[in-house]
Amino acid sequence: MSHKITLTQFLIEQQRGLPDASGTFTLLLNNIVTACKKISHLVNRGELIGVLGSAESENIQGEIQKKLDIITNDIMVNELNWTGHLAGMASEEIDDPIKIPDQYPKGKYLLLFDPLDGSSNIDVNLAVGTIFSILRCREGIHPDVQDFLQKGAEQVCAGFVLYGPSTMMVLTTGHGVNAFTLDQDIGEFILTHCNMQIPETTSEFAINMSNQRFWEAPVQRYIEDCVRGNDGVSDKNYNMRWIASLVADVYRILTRGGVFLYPLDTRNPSKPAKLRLMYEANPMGFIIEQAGGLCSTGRERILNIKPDSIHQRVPVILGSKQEVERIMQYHQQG
Ligand SMILES: O=P(O)(O)OC[C@H]1O[C@](O)(COP(=O)(O)O)[C@@H](O)[C@@H]1O
Ligand SMILES: [Mg+2]
Ligand SMILES: [Mg+2]
Repeated sequence: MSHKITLTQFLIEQQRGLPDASGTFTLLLNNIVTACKKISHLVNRGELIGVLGSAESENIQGEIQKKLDIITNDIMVNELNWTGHLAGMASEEIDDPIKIPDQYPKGKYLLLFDPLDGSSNIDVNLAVGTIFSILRCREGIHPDVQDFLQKGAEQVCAGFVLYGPSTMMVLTTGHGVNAFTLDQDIGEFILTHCNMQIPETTSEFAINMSNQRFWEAPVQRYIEDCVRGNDGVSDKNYNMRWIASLVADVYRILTRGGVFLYPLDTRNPSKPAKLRLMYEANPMGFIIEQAGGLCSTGRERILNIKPDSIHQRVPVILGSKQEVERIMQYHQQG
């Protein structure tokens, strides 16, 4: 009989391998897990408790917020600001870094998060998620924006929770990627997917085709290859998927391979890219690379980008190695 390993047991085992570990990191992750369990419960109950629909307010992204964008943001903040493990937080839904109230102790980590990813899907009962990234910070200080602007390669940990048919947490601390399924009966995340690996090749691409006329030539060329399949330069036919929830598209790629593109486009020159570096592209980049895939802007490795602002946007091309490499070649060829 194979034993069910809980996420907590898994983290403590990992911690045992680090002689200098103080346990703070494991406790911090457990607080994040508690917050996501609360979010899972809310998302699952939806209209039963009146949390669907628009909040009629606008965030710094210029997007009209959903009620659940705000509710999930507050759950993350209230579950984590008192714990003593964090020096500061930053959220997609809040303009500036979130200060830890003076009455609470300050810790040595920074948490950046997208409390509700795929929010355009929440009212139509499709998969959504929470994405988070953990960085180190000077201890016992009120960090300023500069303290957050670290390259993705500096991340200590990255993860996301997918609120789909089952609730799953995908996690990396730089030692591979593991996924845990929430056992609703006992309220525990159970290790169900060990050391996830992305196949190097794929015949499945994901992109929002409605933006095609606004893409750059290298992306036009690659998608043309996919659409034409073996009538074109490819030796195979491709299938297409687009869930419009980054968490769900990435989980599919972790499970069966694929390539995801949210490239630069000319729709709105002031916003040439859609996805945010600090709490979408960097955590997903860390996870994808740890699972043997690649994550690029088309021109450079996402984890090498020196951020210049908390809500900075970047083009994102990630997934199966050989496909991302071909797209990068097309960018080099111009
Ligand atoms: O609506 P579009 O243009 O297809 O964009 C979908 C993308 O936007 C996002 O929903 C943006 O994330 P948020 O929902 O957190 O703002 C991604 O999850 C998804 O990949
Ligand atoms: Mg998002
Ligand atoms: Mg969001």
